[in-house]
Amino acid sequence: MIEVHRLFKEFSLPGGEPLTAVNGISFSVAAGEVYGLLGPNGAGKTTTIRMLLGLLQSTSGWAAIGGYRSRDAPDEVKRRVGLVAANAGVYQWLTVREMLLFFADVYGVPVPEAKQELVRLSELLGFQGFLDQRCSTLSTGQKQRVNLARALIHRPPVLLLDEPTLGLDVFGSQVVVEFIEHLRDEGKAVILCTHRLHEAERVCDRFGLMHHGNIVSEGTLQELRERTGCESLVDMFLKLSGSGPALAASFGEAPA
Ligand SMILES: Nc1ncnc2c1ncn2[C@@H]1O[C@H](COP(=O)(O)OP(=O)(O)OP(=O)(O)O)[C@@H](O)[C@H]1O
Repeated sequence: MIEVHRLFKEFSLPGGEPLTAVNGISFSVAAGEVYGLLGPNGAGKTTTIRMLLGLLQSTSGWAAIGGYRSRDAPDEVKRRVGLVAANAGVYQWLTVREMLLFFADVYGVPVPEAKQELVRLSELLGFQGFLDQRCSTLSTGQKQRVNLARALIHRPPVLLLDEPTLGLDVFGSQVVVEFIEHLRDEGKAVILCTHRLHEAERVCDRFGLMHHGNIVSEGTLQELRERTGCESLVDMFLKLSGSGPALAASFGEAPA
């Protein structure tokens, strides 16, 4: 469902110096699979997501969703993808219902279907109680549930989740993690980028560990454990990168 082939991105810094953000990575994600694209700050995760979405052109290589290349068919790709980012804003002056129906309309979902999907998602994510509340009055956790619904209102087969639990408390994070499990059961292909490694360990089927633009290791948790001799993702990343405690800090977790 998601394919990334030798994807490479070089930026030009203000002095003209080149910076390799993504260094020819390849991976794929099947329907019904949650793939953890993990790495410290600056590893190249968001740049990869942006190229997948067709928002950023790769220097070389390609990314494709459902057989459509992001560079050549960006509209087909956007139709098939839902994006949840930590900093995605809600429309403050609209109610939750108005905003979700607006996005359904943007994606060309017929009104009866959109209304049905709205009810389904509000039940699944538990926001029936504030459907007619203005978005400006929602808490961070409530907003993120609405953001998830916004990303799903057009029933995309692919979900790209970039730090979906950032700023959420334990309960809010739990709702999101359980929802990701539900997305897998629905057969969606999901990429999850997060610094909350314990959540990634729980929900991801496979992992790509990124560092300095490279995928330095890929596999299931069990495969990574056997390969590295490490029990946790934090320890694995420390070992694989050969870095010290600073790297653990950049994951937001203390080394064991
Ligand atoms: N538009 C840009 N121009 C120049 N450099 C950029 C640009 N976008 C990203 N970079 C650089 O590319 C590298 C990868 O950044 P990216 O945002 O993809 O990392 P990330 O893994 O998502 O990090 P984080 O976990 O902090 O979100 C970084 O060194 C960043 O400074």
